[in-house]
Amino acid sequence: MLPLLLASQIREADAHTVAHEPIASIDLMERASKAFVGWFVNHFPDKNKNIAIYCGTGNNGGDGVAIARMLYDHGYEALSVKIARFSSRSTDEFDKNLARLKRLDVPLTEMENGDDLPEESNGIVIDALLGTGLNKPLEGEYEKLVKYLNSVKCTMVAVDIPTGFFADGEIDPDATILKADLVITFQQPKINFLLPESGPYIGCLEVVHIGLDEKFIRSLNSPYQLVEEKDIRAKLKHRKRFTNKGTYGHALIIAGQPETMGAALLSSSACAYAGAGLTTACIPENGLIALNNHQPEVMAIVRKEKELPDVDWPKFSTIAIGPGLGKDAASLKLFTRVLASFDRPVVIDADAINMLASNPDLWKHVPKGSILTPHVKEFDRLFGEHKSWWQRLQTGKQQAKNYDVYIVLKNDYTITITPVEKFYFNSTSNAAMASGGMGDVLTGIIAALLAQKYSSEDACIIGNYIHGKAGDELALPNRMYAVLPGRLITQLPVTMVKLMA
Ligand SMILES: NC(=O)C1=CN([C@@H]2O[C@H](COP(=O)(O)OP(=O)(O)OC[C@H]3O[C@@H](n4cnc5c(N)ncnc54)[C@H](O)[C@@H]3O)[C@@H](O)[C@H]2O)[C@@H](O)CC1
Ligand SMILES: Nc1ncnc2c1ncn2[C@@H]1O[C@H](COP(=O)(O)OP(=O)(O)O)[C@@H](O)[C@H]1O
Ligand SMILES: [K+]
Repeated sequence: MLPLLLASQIREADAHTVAHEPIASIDLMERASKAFVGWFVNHFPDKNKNIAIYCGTGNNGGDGVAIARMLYDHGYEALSVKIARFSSRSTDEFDKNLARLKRLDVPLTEMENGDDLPEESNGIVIDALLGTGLNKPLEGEYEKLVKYLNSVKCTMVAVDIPTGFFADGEIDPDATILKADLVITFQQPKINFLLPESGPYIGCLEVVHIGLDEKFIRSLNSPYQLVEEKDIRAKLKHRKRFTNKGTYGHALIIAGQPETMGAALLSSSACAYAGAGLTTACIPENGLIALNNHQPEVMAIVRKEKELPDVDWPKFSTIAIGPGLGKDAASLKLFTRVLASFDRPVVIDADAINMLASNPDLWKHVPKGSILTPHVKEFDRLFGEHKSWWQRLQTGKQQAKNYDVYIVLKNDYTITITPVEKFYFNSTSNAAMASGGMGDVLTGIIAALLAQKYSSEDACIIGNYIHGKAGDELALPNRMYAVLPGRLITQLPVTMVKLMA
């Protein structure tokens, strides 16, 4: 797992590295700037292009000034440096780097309060105005400058973080923030980069390593963790000799209505393909032919209108309920019966989440360790409207603890929130997967993993990873515009076995 740090912890990690590596702060800045430049020169090789480097007077600005010197040394011909002297304060590292730059023949402008802004019309702008030291939303001269830069037609490349963007905490939707085409960030993605609010401000993200002390970073025990492939490799269990279908559990998927049978087919197929020993789908009577045709491996329990099916609940290893189920009285009765009859963790998705939202009394029957898989609208229906994703994380943390459940808040970087206040950000999946039914597939996968005796936490972490990885394997090399859930399902066993190789 890659621990994701708050801005305050990044400062601690910087300071710890400086004190214990040991390395002088100015040399750490040199290392960071060099890492930025290493990436930059490979991707922007045209040395005649205009490059304007906008620098604040803190350490982000210090990076900018060092970057200007290094680009000069690489032979970039059309550089200019613009210093925003909007405050009388500057850091030592900035001052030292400015003195070094002044020895070179790079045009330099200092902007003070009230000055006219320099004209930019083409080329690249490097944003080194403010970084993780941001402590309030932009206002005054900084706001004016960033608004101006957002209006010019240049390629914007931000150093570490787009100016005005908070690394963590709430993002005000009306705040002025630099819109970067590319952010080259140091050491690790900032937490807010993984939340949808970053969408308008970060076109593309690159992480470059600057050698901060990893042992120290791990010792901070951050609750925010980015799941990496090696974690999944360590968690996935091989199928052993002399095992049989009984070894891999029996999952029951309660889903579908006549108009939404597809959801039941997708979630139960995904469950079978993700390795459940047996999968049974509890479906409406008139979906039986479709199920038998679509996936003969899946068994059926038929729901007759308004009648509760007669089910031997405890024989199942796990139950997933919700995809396409509807919220009518019969569905509510069935959901209530499941919660009353089953005490192992269940997967609660889609309409089952909506029923829980409108019948909060049911919460007390939700088995401990159960998994809820809301997308953002379902999350807000369940826990109230939220103004920001940061707020949703805080609510998710409280509620997961309160009800002793896992909350899988779905998005680009789906977040598994645990009852012990951990946040696991998934690192796979892509926008080609934004297609109806994709969440039904995830529900089936998680149910399959629970049936195979993975813990609830691992079922969430592995389930999200392999779901997104299968989507990446299909979409990325083939440049697919859209990946349909049905196709993703058949990729799952391939994805899983590759992760065990
Ligand atoms: N040794 C280190 O600490 C390293 C720092 N690095 C760079 O340093 C950056 C952080 O530097 P700093 O902590 O100096 O901070 P910044 O350079 O981000 O900001 C400078 C100062 O601006 C002021 N400020 C904050 N918000 C403002 C606002 N809205 N309007 C006007 N002024 C505002 C604050 O006093 C802040 O300290 C990182 O993003 C990274 O680019 C890298 O060089 C790696 C090493
Ligand atoms: N733009 C995207 N980038 C990455 N993953 C996505 C994107 N859009 C959707 N997904 C994934 O697809 C799934 C969609 O779930 P959901 O909205 O519940 O779909 P549905 O209700 O249609 O089944 C989630 O797992 C989500 O992570
Ligand atoms: K910046």
